[in-house]
Amino acid sequence: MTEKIAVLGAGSWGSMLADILVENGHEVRVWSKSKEQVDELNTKHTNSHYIKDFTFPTKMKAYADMSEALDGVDDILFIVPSQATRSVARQANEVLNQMNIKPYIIHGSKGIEKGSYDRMSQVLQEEIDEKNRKSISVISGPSQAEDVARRDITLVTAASDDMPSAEHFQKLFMNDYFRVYTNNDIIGVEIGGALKNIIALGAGALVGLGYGDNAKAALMTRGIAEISRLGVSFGADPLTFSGLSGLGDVIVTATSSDSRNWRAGYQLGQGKKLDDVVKDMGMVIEGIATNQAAYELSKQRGVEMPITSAIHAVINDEETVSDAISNLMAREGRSEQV
Ligand SMILES: NC(=O)C1=CN([C@@H]2O[C@H](COP(=O)(O)OP(=O)(O)OC[C@H]3O[C@@H](n4cnc5c(N)ncnc54)[C@H](OP(=O)(O)O)[C@@H]3O)[C@@H](O)[C@H]2O)C=CC1
Ligand SMILES: O=C(CO)COP(=O)(O)O
Repeated sequence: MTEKIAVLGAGSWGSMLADILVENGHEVRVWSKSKEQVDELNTKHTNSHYIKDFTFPTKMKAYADMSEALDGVDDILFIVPSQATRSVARQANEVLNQMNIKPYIIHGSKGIEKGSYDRMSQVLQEEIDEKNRKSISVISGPSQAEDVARRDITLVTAASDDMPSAEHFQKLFMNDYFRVYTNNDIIGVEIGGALKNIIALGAGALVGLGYGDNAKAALMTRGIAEISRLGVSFGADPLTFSGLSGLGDVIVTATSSDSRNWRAGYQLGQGKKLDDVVKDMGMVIEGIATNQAAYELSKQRGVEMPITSAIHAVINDEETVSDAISNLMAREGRSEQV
């Protein structure tokens, strides 16, 4: 069945998810706040700042006016940086108030909101009135946009408290290179997807300093342990963290030089200043804001998160990367099972 789908956010991931949905036969409208980007997508069918050397299907239409993008849609995807999700959701709700539709909502953003500590499904729940939506889901997992552009095999998970909604999105997205599992642990899926960005920053920094594969494996494994501790304190299923949205996404972002978080960490490891790293990236580095949120949450909830704390110290210029690593290694010996 063909659906009308709006994708809010035309960065690397929004435009690539839109591309998959067009290929799967759906009518897709992409919204961006940038008029220039909309013009480029509609005339040249490229998104050159975000996805290099890729041509989008001519059927994919872009809009700068959100009410045109949302007109009569069955589904809305929110794919903007996490710290922008609330303002975009608020804008969408105002538009939906003028329409008589009740779309399925899903997001693909990987972060925790600073200040509120909300997961993105909570932000959407707060900002989109119940009369304006069916349900809220998340799509997450190891999925570098650049690899999807190359049609590499990609497996992700669609999670929702409402399983029929997760299954709805599974059907919309599945094809011969993009396989979607379902999961009803939305807390675990969102926390894993958000916090893996912190581990990716750390992994890049290790490589930037010249450390090797043992160090990378150590960071990824102990990273998952602390993400899992925080997630379980919110009621997540510990098994979710060994799935696609947990370990799977840690593996891809902590090893891929396409990852913006990994690249940012690498540059920090090489001694570049954070402000310069952010300025030069020109795309979102989710791990920075989410590190702050996760650090504060770990203190509030009494959950030990040594890697998150070490990266917090580096980001806030309290320690060099080398000192942070030495301090992690000097921690008292302990059991792996706590
Ligand atoms: N890239 C990837 O491979 C993947 C990314 N994700 C997640 O998807 C989310 C989006 O990432 P991604 O697409 O990569 O990010 P990008 O940095 O590539 O693009 C972000 C997009 O969001 C827009 N945007 C930024 N701020 C606002 C705002 N306040 N209001 C409206 N639009 C805004 C930007 O517009 P403008 O250019 O005008 O600033 C841009 O179009 C992130 O949470 C990321 O973790 C998940 C899986 C894979
Ligand atoms: O989440 C991602 C892949 O699963 C993308 O990670 P980056 O934002 O670090 O590029």
